[in-house]
Amino acid sequence: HCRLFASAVDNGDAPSPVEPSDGASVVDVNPPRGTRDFPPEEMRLRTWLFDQFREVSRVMAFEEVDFPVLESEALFIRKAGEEITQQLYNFEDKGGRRVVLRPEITPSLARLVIKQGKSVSLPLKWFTIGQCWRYERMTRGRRREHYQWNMDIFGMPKVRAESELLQAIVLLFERLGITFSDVGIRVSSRKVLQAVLNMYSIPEHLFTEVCVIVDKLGKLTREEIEKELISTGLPAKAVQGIIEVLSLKSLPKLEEVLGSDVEAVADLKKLFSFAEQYGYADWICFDASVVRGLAYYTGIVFEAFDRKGQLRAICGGGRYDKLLSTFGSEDIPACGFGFGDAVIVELLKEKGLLPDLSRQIDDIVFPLDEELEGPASAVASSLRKKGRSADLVEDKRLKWVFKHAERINASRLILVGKSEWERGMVRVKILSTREEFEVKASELQ
Ligand SMILES: Nc1ccc(Br)nc1
Repeated sequence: HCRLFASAVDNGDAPSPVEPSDGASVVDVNPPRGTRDFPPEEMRLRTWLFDQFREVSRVMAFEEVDFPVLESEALFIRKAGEEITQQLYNFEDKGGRRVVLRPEITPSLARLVIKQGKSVSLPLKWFTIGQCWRYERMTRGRRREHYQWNMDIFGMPKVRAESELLQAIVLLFERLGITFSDVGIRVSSRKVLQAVLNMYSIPEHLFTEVCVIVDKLGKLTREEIEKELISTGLPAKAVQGIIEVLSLKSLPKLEEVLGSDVEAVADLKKLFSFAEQYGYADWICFDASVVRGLAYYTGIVFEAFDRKGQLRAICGGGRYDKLLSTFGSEDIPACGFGFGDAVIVELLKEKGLLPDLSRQIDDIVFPLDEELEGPASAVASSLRKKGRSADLVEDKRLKWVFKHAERINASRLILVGKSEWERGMVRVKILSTREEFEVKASELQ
């Protein structure tokens, strides 16, 4: 489950390197195609957003985990034709190993759960924020890397897991000031599609491939979808049946078509009833067309979208009860989502919800001349040991220092001057009130 990062310093077409006077060419100062730098302002936004991810993970009682960005290619070889596996950033390392820059996080989570084996008590609730990669021809000028927040629960077979993950997503949106009139979360279950395929006695092995095709609903025309479904060998009747059921947006209607005893209906009814109790029912809606594009989903799936329909999915996820057995291990029921930081930033910009993240420093320490540079070190050091951020500035004119203080929103200017220092004092200027007074250097707080 994954989504894209929008803002930061985009790496469009790299301008040609600057030609210095001596003719040698400067190295291309841009990062590799499809990747981004995070200069301070962009980094403050990213850090703020990741802090929101972390705070929601904390209140949901999830533990943080992490993995190498580099993984064995074997973890991502799947035959279902997903876009994510067709764009692997893969290569052979110097030891002849087939490796990838991971395109998603879930397989790494599964690998670690298998590795931990019996030593982990279930259910386990893990989260991580990690960079993911794809190698896409730059024709579409899209990024090759982005960050995503993943929350996953292993060992919780009932829809409690999905309802917990949906609360995490809603808590995140609410922390950012986004409301359910801005964003909705479409919820369905792959068991809906499974039930339809069973109605037409379609062989099990086509299920995953059909899911990956149907996930293109909304990106391809209905005719293109029908054509791709027919090409898998599905009879026309089954294709019609699938398209009809997947266009349902009412759970009672689904119950009419599939019957009440179908697992998909029971799961979804339970989830929507939990949603009332959690208090996020306004955020979610049933939409049978949601299948998500990853092969390993087996049950409930969901994705958040902007109600204006201008952006790509904000986040998405679902249940994947059979992923571990594809790695040769015993299955453990699992459920998770990926939340990228690209679309969400586009949405925050569009809603005017980006926070003010200008730089803020407590103190600027400035020696008024060279022989005071030593004492200024002592003053800055003692402030820092008390937890105050102190920017030690020297070799500048006072006029520049005042400008700098404004630029970095410093609270105080601590001037270390000869006559004051000889009396054990420093001069303090409160920059908001322009108030100015002397303080004993040893008592400066
Ligand atoms: N899976 C994936 C990885 C990286 C980007 Br950018 N988009 C999707």
